[in-house]
Amino acid sequence: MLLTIKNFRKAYHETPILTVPSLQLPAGTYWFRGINGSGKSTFLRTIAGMLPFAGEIWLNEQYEINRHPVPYRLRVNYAEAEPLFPDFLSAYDIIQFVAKAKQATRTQVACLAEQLGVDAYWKTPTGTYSSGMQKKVALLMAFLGQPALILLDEPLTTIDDRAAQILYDLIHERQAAGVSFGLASHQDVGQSTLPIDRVFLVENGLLQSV
Ligand SMILES: Nc1ncnc2c1ncn2[C@@H]1O[C@H](COP(=O)(O)OP(=O)(O)OP(=O)(O)O)[C@@H](O)[C@H]1O
Repeated sequence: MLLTIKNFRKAYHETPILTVPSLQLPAGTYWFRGINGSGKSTFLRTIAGMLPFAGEIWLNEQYEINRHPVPYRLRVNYAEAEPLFPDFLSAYDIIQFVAKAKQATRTQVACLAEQLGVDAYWKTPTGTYSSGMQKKVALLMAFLGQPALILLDEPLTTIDDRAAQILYDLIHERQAAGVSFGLASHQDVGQSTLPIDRVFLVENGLLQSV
């Protein structure tokens, strides 16, 4: 089982946002749909290990997010819907830092930067980037290392058609290598060429299988 969630409850300041009593997801690609404010980003961020919550989240029945924080985070990557970077740092510097944490090789960094066209501008400060340029940096970092699960929040917003095609190709390539994906999107990724194993609707504080 890729992901096992038990007694999951996420609240902000005692306001409950999402409850998942029990969920088992085998390796695969999952799409989380839902209206603005339904809790999609909160769910992905929590699985990515960025937010506190009540309950348990296991990866491969081996690593629990709070009990084994380092090996868990080494295997779960995440790209924000609207990434914000310290504006004085270059993408190159940020990518090097994340690459080290994710144990990515120089070759992998160089390949991804070239594929996504990030190497054309990555030495300049991120404060000078358009939103699409920032988004491509976040997407690049989600592919670093050897993740078992890649979480992409609104992966298609602000990127152009060419970058979207490159992203699809990258996802296909990793799917073929056994990597699982969690995608949150308003856009109809279900109608795209991406194979989606299961769709969930995030609604009324619950995850419903569609
Ligand atoms: N840091 C926070 N503090 C308090 N409440 C928050 C915080 N972040 C999100 N929320 C609330 O949690 C709920 C879920 O927000 P979330 O961003 O997860 O939704 P979403 O489904 O990703 O929305 P969108 O499609 O607009 O990105 C919303 O009601 C939001 O107001």
